[in-house]
Amino acid sequence: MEFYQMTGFMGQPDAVEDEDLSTALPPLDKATLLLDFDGTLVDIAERPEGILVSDEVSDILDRAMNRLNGRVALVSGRSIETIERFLPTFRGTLIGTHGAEIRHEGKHENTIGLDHNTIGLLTRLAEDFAVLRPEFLVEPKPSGVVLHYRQADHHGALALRFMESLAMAADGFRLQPALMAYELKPEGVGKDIALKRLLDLPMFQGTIPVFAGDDLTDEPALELVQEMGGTGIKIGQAESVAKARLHDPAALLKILDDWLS
Ligand SMILES: O=P(O)(O)OC[C@H]1O[C@H](O[C@H]2O[C@H](CO)[C@@H](O)[C@H](O)[C@H]2O)[C@H](O)[C@@H](O)[C@@H]1O
Repeated sequence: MEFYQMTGFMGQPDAVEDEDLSTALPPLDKATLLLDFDGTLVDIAERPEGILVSDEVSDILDRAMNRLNGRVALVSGRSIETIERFLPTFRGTLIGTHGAEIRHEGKHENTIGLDHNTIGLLTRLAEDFAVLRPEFLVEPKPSGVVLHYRQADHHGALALRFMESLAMAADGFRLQPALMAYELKPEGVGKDIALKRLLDLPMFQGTIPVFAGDDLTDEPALELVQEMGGTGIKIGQAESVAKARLHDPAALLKILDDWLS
């Protein structure tokens, strides 16, 4: 793995914001809208619980659901329970914990069998570590655990080393670098894998996917939608396979507002 992939912070100084993107998006009657959450629909905050979800986000999602006949999915690293807490009125599809769980047409299920013993052990070990080093923040998830180092950005290497050693000791789990965080998640879980399965459902077949995401975990999904003839939109300045780019969540909301009007 390259260093920039571990950190997620390699910039792309000549990245250009694509203000005309709304006219390049597929017609509404043929499109499926797929959206990452943190850093894409909402600005990054100091802590996972600190994000602000504006009414504009809920309004855009409601309009997208109407205009696209329900073909709207949020595709997040967060658990479905957490997304539901932040967006209680959203009725579209939710893909949570990077694809380990899905809520589709109101039915919630895990997409893989979860090894609860190992998840519990990894979570306890991460929590014990954070007792000794309280500048790190532990976020338990249904399928694994995250160690955040946003409050200890000069100790990213320590977070990496600790989580890497846990990953090496845990069969069936792998290390997922994220924005100022390292996550342990089950092998075989990924947003692209979950999206392939979703887009194969009858209501999405033959539609043109549009996916927007900001994080390393979004890159395989951006690649997938582009291979399918759809539009991949990178939010922010980090290096990406995406052919379109927007500066921040506000720019994405504006483009979506224009497209859906
Ligand atoms: O796939 P996403 O919906 O983008 O979720 C990715 C992770 O987002 C959250 O962590 C990130 O955002 C936090 C709030 O802005 C920030 O404090 C943190 O540094 C970021 O890594 C969330 O906590 C994770 O569970 C998600 O996997």
